[in-house]
Amino acid sequence: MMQSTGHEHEDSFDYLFKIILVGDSDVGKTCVVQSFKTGIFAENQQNTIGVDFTVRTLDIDGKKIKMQVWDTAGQERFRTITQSYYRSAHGAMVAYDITRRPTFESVPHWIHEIRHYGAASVVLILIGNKSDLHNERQVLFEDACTLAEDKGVLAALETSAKEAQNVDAAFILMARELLARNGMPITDEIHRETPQFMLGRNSSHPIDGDESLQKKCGC
Ligand SMILES: Nc1nc2c(ncn2[C@@H]2O[C@H](COP(=O)(O)OP(=O)(O)OP(=O)(O)O)[C@@H](O)[C@H]2O)c(=O)[nH]1
Repeated sequence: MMQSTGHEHEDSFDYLFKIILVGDSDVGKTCVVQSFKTGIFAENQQNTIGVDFTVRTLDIDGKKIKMQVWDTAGQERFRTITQSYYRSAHGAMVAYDITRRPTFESVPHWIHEIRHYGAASVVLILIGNKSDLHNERQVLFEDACTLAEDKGVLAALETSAKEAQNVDAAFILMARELLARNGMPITDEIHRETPQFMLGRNSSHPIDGDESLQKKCGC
């Protein structure tokens, strides 16, 4: 976590968090990042070459949180380049495609990579993308929740970059967690905002009385 020097003007911020997106090719990482940045679904994305970089500043509890998002290539041939970005990430989003089971089966590998090459304190969130394609679903949300619990991941969410569903929520959740770990108080706003997510044991957020969320993740 970096804090601003106070010399910035339009680009001023209170906290800067670096977030990395990883996951198999074509799960929709670039679309998720674009949706976060612009709110628009840019359907025809080329496969990412190496790493792309996007910034959006969030206002959370009156603090300006600059989210520096690193979108990595899922293709194996870029692995050496992408791994070199893990070290400086405060948070990592591990993405899979809910319509392709093998991309979910790769998740433990991605978590291992992040933990191996990244900082010990890195915060992990699991993202099942393409939730708009529910008729083609091959991965139950409950399975994602179980995996998240087993691996000590902060949260599991299902997102749709196409319908801008849960995308901002995922980044806001990450920002709040990183703030909380850096001494900021948090509220339970996120619990009301996102229908399809669960919080794991490692969260700094209390898992409070929202039973519908707890039923959805089976935890
Ligand atoms: N239906 C649907 N399609 C999506 C969604 N997100 C991405 N896609 C499609 O999935 C394909 C892959 O998206 P990308 O964002 O390029 O995937 P990526 O994970 O960045 O791929 P790499 O750069 O190779 O790692 C594209 O055809 C997108 O249009 C989504 O939420 N819903």
